[in-house]
Amino acid sequence: MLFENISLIQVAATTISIYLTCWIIYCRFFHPLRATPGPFLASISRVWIVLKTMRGDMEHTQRALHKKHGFLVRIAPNEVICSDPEAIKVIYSTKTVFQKTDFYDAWIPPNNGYPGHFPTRDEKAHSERRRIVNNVYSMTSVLQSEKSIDSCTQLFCGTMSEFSEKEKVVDLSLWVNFYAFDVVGELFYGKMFGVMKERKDISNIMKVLEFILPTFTVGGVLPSYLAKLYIFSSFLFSPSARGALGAATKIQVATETAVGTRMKEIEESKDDKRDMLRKLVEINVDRGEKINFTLGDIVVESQTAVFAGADTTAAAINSILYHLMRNPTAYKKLTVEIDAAVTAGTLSIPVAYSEAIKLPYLKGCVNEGMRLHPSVGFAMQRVVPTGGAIISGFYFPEGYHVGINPAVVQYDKEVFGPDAENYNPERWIEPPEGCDLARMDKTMIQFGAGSRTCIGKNISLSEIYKLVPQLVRLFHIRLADPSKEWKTHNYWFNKQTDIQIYIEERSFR
Ligand code: HEM
Repeated sequence: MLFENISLIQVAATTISIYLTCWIIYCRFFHPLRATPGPFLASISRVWIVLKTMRGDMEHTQRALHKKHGFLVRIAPNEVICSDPEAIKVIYSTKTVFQKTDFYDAWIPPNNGYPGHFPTRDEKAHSERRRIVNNVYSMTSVLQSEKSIDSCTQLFCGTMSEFSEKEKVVDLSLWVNFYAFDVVGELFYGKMFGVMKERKDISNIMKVLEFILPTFTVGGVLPSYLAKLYIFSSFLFSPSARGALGAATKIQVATETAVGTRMKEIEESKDDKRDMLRKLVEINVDRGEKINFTLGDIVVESQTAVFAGADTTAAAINSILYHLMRNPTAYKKLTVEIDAAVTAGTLSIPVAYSEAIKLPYLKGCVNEGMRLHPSVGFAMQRVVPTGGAIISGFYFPEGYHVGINPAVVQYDKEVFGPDAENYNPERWIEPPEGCDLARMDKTMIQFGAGSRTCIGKNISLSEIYKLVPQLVRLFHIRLADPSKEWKTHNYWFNKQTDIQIYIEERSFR
């Protein structure tokens, strides 16, 4: 009789309550990560990480958490972030490899072949594939395309020259983004996309990323059973998704066309451009069948460059220039160094990469820009391998997730000095007391670490070391309103907007 009065809803509610209570008790008192401190909500549910990710300022959240709790912080029931510089060599070891987590599944494109180096979790497939193309991305190979990058730098500086005459406020963040996109076009598509020339985001290439980054980043931190649903419904219901989808289709067509055209030109011996596309096509022509490197794989390679290589490089250049504008003494010192090199005949215009990297103060400014604002502002999560691992003095059983955020570890005071939170290019010339350069270098993980280090690092470095000194040599830039800070949007890539500047041509020329 008693049970007749209990409705199905009451039974369900009671069962759920008992389940949740047991789950909370388990997470807090019996879970292998129970001793790791962190926000209460994070220890019992992924709601915390999803909400924080949506805000787009994860680097601030994680820095504050580490300040409060120390090297290890629990950010989800099965997930920990670490800020211990010594843990870099453990988590991103090339010997005992910690695989990427399911966060990366959200980034898998809807094709049936190899999804690209970035989201692939299978280490064996990844290392086989990377071995095929690694040489194409070596510095020697990238520098064979130096003239192609120069053509973009010249166009960029030419446009800045025009702006300086008009005394117009310039959106530096937008223009640096244009530059980085056009370089990818030059190297992987055989010609610039034309965003600098047209002075707008033609074909909405940049819009695609504006939509994709938050969608995939939030999708990536959702429980895996919800991720696909979330991404699918975002594409279905968001008005900006339709524009992005259209643009993504155009990029797909543009990539296939570029690859096809280049194949034809090579066959007809009409092509002598030694860019990245050419080298990828050559691999296909020479041994594609033997190693199963198809035209589809070249398309994936070029598309990855669009998605992974433009915003990241732009974020690095923006940070380097923004910090210079905010620190006039450093800006002046860099100008003096660059002017002296030009006078001595050791720096040409267009700037050669091999000349630029010999300038110590420039190197300090580049490193500081990327240290304080790494382009990837999220922890790069990995799965603890079979047998578990000791990380920062604590044992982690296999299967749990752990990772380091470059935007946290690169602020470590023990490694970079007590003023690690401040901009100080000198630290790269004369390290603060108790710090050493080799350790500082090892802790700079803005390009990742271990077997999954950024494949495009040399492309970006050559863009940075060519554009920054050329701009400083030819122009003086200053913030239009120094009281206004840039805006940042951290959805995996930590992009900046609203860097409004005045630009003046320097008079010595
Ligand atoms: C300043 C510019 C750049 C920065 C700061 C940067 C940063 C990174 C970081 C931190 C990773 C590691 C991600 C992880 O472990 O989860 C990575 C991986 C990757 N990056 Fe970059 N990147 C830059 C430019 C580029 C460029 C220009 C390209 C392509 C042309 C590129 C393509 C890739 C790819 C394919 C991966 C995955 C590598 C793998 O797993 O084998 N990146 N990048």
